[in-house]
Amino acid sequence: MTHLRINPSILSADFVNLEAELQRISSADAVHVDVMDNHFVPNLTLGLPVVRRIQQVSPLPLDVHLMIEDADRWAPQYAEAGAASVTFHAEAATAPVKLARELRDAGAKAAMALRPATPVEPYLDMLGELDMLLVMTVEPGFGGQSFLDLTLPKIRRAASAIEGAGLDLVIQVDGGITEETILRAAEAGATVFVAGSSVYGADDAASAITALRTAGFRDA
Ligand SMILES: O=C(CO)[C@H](O)[C@H](O)COP(=O)(O)O
Ligand SMILES: [Co+2]
Repeated sequence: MTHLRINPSILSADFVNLEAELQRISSADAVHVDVMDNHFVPNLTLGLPVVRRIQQVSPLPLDVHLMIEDADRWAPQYAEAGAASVTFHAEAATAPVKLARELRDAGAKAAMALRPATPVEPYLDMLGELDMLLVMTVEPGFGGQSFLDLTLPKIRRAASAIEGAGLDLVIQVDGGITEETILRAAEAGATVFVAGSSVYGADDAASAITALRTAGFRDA
């Protein structure tokens, strides 16, 4: 039975009370931290100093999702800050293989994200350099958007390429993950699920995490 990993996104948390907001999700697998620079996406969140502080107080490993330009320059610093995994966007990296190696050398899991319209095919040969592939299931930039079913064939193609090549990287999905959508993404091959509004928007975040795991379960 595959363990479904649920990584709540603090994009939907109360940024003034982040330490308490981290405690609310202590039953999750990791905390997803969305870094946005207002260039790669039209939104601005937080950067290295805040991530370093979250790293100090978080009971969970950090899953950092960089939605920033010039990923080659900045991503290694998030690995050095102690993030368990660092995800850069394929569209924002000029040398993704070199970058993935630098992230691993710095002690982090290396992950690469694809926007909904970015195909996976040009990257199939480099999947072995990665620990995780993030298939964005909404246009990056904002929480609370609806899951894009048009991304499901890409998840299936990536899963089949990973299985065919005998690789052990996992597929993460991010955006619009709810009790209604998680099973579709799981059936397509995702095993790591980012959920912002559906966890932090619930009165009881721990119950929302459990409900997602239950809804995404399939007898594989
Ligand atoms: O990367 C992101 C947006 O770019 C967020 O991680 C994502 O949107 C999570 O929010 P929600 O679950 O509400 O869609
Ligand atoms: Co994200």
